[in-house]
Amino acid sequence: MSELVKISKTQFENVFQCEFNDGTVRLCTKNLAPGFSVYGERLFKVEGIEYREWNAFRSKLGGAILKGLKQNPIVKGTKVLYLGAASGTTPSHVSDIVELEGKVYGVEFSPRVVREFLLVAQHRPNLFPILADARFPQYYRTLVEDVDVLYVDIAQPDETDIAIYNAKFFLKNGGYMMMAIKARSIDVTKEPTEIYEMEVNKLKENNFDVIQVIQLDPYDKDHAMVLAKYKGK
Ligand SMILES: C[S@@+](CC[C@H](N)C(=O)[O-])C[C@H]1O[C@@H](n2cnc3c(N)ncnc32)[C@H](O)[C@@H]1O
Repeated sequence: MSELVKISKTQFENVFQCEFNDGTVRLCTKNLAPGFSVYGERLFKVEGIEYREWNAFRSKLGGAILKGLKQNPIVKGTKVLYLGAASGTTPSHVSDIVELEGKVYGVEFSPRVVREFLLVAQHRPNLFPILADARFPQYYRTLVEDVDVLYVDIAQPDETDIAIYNAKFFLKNGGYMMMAIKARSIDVTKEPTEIYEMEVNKLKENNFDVIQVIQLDPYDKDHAMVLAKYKGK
């Protein structure tokens, strides 16, 4: 069993690096819900503070950070609308990062998966699960305030259109979008890089400045994370 030997800050607020005695290095976040592991990740205490290992093979945001994300718009106090929350793996780390000063509204349309997400949110007062289809933001309009960051990971062929539509409802002018693109969900016949370019162009045509496109291999094959800034409605 490996033991934690060192914990250090990264360039990003509330994102840490932990080193184990077997030489492995992982990302981690401070656990907002001490004692609770969300997806079987390791928990460890250092000077009275509990940290959670952040597995980049299970979380595209973790993968993007390890693959050279230049800027993380998710910090303490950030309000995030998260489309495709699933059972809460990445949302739980986002909840750790924004702390109690921030909020994470997690939209997920699969009732089975939402049941698991509800268990995660039970111990996290800043995490708000919403059972809804992200194609219809008008149904959750009254539940969600304007947000600083729109995080999108729904693996749908029309994901970019859905993201842009949600931005019009909820994303503040000057806010950021992080969108994970799964090339094979969009077109299996095209090269992933061609698909990333197509989706990035749609964002540019809809008032986004694209800051960075990060290919997530080996953490997620044929996926990319796009970081973009919204110039307004
Ligand atoms: C790749 S998984 C998300 C994983 C999650 N973001 C994480 O890192 O922990 C994609 C999720 O999006 C959900 N989804 C797909 N289309 C959706 C839609 N139109 N509205 C809401 N959720 C959707 C799926 O049910 C699935 O749980």
